[in-house]
Amino acid sequence: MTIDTEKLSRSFGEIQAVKGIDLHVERGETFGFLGPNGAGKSTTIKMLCTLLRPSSGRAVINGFDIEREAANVRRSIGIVFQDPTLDEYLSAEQNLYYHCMIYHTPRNTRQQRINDLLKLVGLEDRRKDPVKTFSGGMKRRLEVARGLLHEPQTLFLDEPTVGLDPQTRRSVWAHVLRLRQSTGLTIFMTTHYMDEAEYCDRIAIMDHGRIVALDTPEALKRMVGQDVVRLTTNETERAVAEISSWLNRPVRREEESICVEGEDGQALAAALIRKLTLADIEVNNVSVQAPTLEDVFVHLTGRAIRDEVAGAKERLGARLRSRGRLRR
Ligand SMILES: Nc1ncnc2c1ncn2[C@@H]1O[C@H](COP(=O)(O)OP(=O)(O)OP(=O)(O)O)[C@@H](O)[C@H]1O
Repeated sequence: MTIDTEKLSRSFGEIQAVKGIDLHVERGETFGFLGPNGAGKSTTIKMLCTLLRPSSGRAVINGFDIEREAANVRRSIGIVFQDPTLDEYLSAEQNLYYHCMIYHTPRNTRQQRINDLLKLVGLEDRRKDPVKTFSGGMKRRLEVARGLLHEPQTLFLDEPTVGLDPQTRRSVWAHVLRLRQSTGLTIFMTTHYMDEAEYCDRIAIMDHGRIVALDTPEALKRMVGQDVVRLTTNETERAVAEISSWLNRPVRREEESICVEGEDGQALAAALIRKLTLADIEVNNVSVQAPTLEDVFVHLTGRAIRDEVAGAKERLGARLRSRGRLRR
């Protein structure tokens, strides 16, 4: 087990941010942590990374207790958080070198490790360039490389791609997935993007400090509903009658489309086409729509994740602005 928590809790005065959560993440898993703003995700991840003490409960990361063995926990994990923390005036390579010194990476393996990681995140050609000349996605990839320099067993990513455009997000993810494949790393991440959550082996959805659902993306989607097959034919009335009598239940119509719900949309669509063709009814158009993780999120939290994305971007913008002010 890589992450094991028991009734992990944290309060800030009157506010109970995390209310006794139990999490068990296996080695090599990519585990997603979703939830509306203020659900308690950052508080949880900070406790797991030993940046914040729990009020009660316990957590063991890579075999080390977060309170009693915090230094060992830190050595065994890599962290990529929302706030960019690279030195803009140093080159990519210098940033990594600096991190090696902090973590006392053995001198004789430093250069090799830096080379390997720059290659892994596709930045070997830009190694000598100052980070301030990098795009947002390149910076985030460099942060991922830096988080892996000391060969952690678990990588924590807190909204690793917030504020990046969709193409850059895909590129960051392509590198993270390659890395997972080549190293067997455990990845624990928070995200507001549902397409990213789809990459996860399992997902926990948190709301008001509690875990309200935990399962594979597929199982979560099945929980909220069935697939919907929509089709149009050259003879709608007769098709409706045929399908209703075959299924022995009325079918729904949406304008010219006939809608049929079922567990396995692909198989249902194939069966419907067969049935209608046998009855000499021509099928013009078929689509299968599976429930999305967005549906799951709304079902469980009563809020759309799209609002959360906007909120997350705003927060990042505000943080960057306040960092700028501090520098000046
Ligand atoms: N340092 C703090 N002091 C007081 N309250 C805090 C502190 N940090 C978090 N909280 C409160 O704890 C609750 C959970 O916050 P947290 O940042 O963990 O949520 P989150 O799920 O990460 O939200 P977001 O998606 O907005 O980042 C919120 O009500 C927040 O206001």
